[in-house]
Amino acid sequence: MTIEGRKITLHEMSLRDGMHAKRHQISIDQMIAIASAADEAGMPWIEVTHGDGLGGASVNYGFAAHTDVAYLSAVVPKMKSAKVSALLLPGIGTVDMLKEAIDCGISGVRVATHCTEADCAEQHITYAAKTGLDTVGFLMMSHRAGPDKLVEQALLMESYGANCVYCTDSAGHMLPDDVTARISAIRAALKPETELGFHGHHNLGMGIANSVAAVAAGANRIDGAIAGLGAGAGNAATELLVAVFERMGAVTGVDLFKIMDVAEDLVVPMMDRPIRVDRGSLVLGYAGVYSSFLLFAERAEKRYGVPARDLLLELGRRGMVGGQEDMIEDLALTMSRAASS
Ligand SMILES: C[C@H](O)CC(=O)C(=O)O
Ligand SMILES: [Mn+2]
Repeated sequence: MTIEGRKITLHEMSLRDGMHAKRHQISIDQMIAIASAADEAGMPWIEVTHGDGLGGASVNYGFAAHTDVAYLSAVVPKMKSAKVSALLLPGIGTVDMLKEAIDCGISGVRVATHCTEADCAEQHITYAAKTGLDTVGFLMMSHRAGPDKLVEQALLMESYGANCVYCTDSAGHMLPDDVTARISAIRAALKPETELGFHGHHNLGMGIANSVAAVAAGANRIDGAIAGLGAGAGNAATELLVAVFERMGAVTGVDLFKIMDVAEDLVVPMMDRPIRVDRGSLVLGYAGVYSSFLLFAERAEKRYGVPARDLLLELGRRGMVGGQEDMIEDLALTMSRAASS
């Protein structure tokens, strides 16, 4: 596999996907410090929002320490060259919230839907593309759709105006061959000028290998999180991506030593727990469960005495998708009643 000479655009996730791992409690000062250090290291894109995107702060997903507008308006003016994006899940975030984020100075939006529901994104993608934002369609839980279905959904997003489409391994369930099959099929179907991205989670320890497979199959945008700070076992660690891509002769433009210092000096010290493949996050990857369900399942275990592993396995069996967080508590109640009857 050769990716020598390829130009890769990295997108930093610790201040958005990392919000899940921090229960959305990252402070404004931490946001500014990490974003500024990543900017200084040459990171081209940084995402800043509630873990579930604009408007995510709610009973269902958890309230954040600050509003999306407060985070964005604090971070964007501090950036020297990095561009800031917001995540938006139609149904959680609205076009009005996107307008507010545009007023805060975002340069891009990533409109995320379940991998078979791209049609829910039409209004948001069309609006974003018209305003001139970098507009990305983000197909979550992509392991749940085969290459043909994903191609169909990616083409829909492209037809609405997305200039880039992502294959998103939300559950960290994919193996490199799964990534290769999906990315190469989408690459062959999209217009040559439409960019293609991959967002990996490390639940099966495949975050870096999958990102490399994605580039080899035709992706040019790759998500990473500094020190892996993201949901579940975290995202592919940005500093590892930078080192591995550099070793393979691909170009990210990010300074390896600077970004590894950000990981060690700023991000690791603010972790609530080590971001690693532990029993819970391994089950996410194994069973193909949405990574941000981990903390919900652990809380339900404490409250109802049903092991998080059993809950996650059952959530996988039932094919639960993002947005069904409230069903985790419901399931725990059902399972604890069944166990005591
Ligand atoms: C809302 C999710 O956290 C988006 C994401 O990062 C994923 O699906 O993975
Ligand atoms: Mn993610």
